[in-house]
Amino acid sequence: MLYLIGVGLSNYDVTMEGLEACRRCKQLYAEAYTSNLTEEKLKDLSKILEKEIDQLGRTDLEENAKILINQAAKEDIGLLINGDPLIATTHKTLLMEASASGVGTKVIHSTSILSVSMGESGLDFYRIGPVCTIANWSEHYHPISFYETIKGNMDHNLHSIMLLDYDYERQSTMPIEKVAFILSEAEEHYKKKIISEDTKFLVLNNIGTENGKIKLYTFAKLKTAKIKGMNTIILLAKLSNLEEEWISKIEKA
Ligand SMILES: C[S@@+](CC[C@H](N)C(=O)[O-])C[C@H]1O[C@@H](n2cnc3c(N)ncnc32)[C@H](O)[C@@H]1O
Repeated sequence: MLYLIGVGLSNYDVTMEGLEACRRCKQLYAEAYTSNLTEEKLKDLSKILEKEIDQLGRTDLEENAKILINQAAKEDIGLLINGDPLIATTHKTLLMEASASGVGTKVIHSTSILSVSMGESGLDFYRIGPVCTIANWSEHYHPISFYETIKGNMDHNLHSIMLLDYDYERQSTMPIEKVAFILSEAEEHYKKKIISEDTKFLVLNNIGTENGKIKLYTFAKLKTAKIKGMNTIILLAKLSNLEEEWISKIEKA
């Protein structure tokens, strides 16, 4: 059996069911390339469980998934995933591949950046539109289709949650000033204007952990923001009175 076990955002978000599954598994792996599953968090878990946890890289999961699935055909193994296991396309693909090979699977959910960011931002979750990811640009890779999502959301007066690519080497999401640059370039490309210098963004930094912070930025300020760690950005549509009240508290804090 292949267990996908969500370990949530904070160091202590694994559910009782998750802990029980970890104990049952003959071998535990951790996926630390789509999100920040820190050494400290893994050490804590390993200590509680009195078990070793082996870290897997992108190729182990995406290209060599068959090796993992073959092992799960013979014994119970668990893959620890930051946040909720199913809020990442890679893990859905793995589940489907395992099922296609006749291997049993079980998903154990936990807190996710999606639920925590909606809750902590104080925004009405009915007013959050489709989510997008802003990928880190490299020399020959400039994806900007996310812009269609945020433009559609703005047209319907919905807020946009923008996840950012995780950079394993830096143990951090891509730099905020680069996000601002990509947003400007995307507007230029689509020849549209939904963002002005005064447009407001919430930056949720290491949210759901003991160092979590939320800060309001205008686009002008976002361009020079330097915020290390895990970041998610919300482009704000027009706020309701209640949302306005909550966000003004964030602003004062
Ligand atoms: C592919 S998503 C993985 C989501 C994860 N499986 C979950 O359910 O939370 C990874 C992105 O979520 C965002 N993220 C994850 N943890 C975060 C945190 N604690 N604070 C802010 N953003 C976070 C970052 O933008 C990061 O690159």
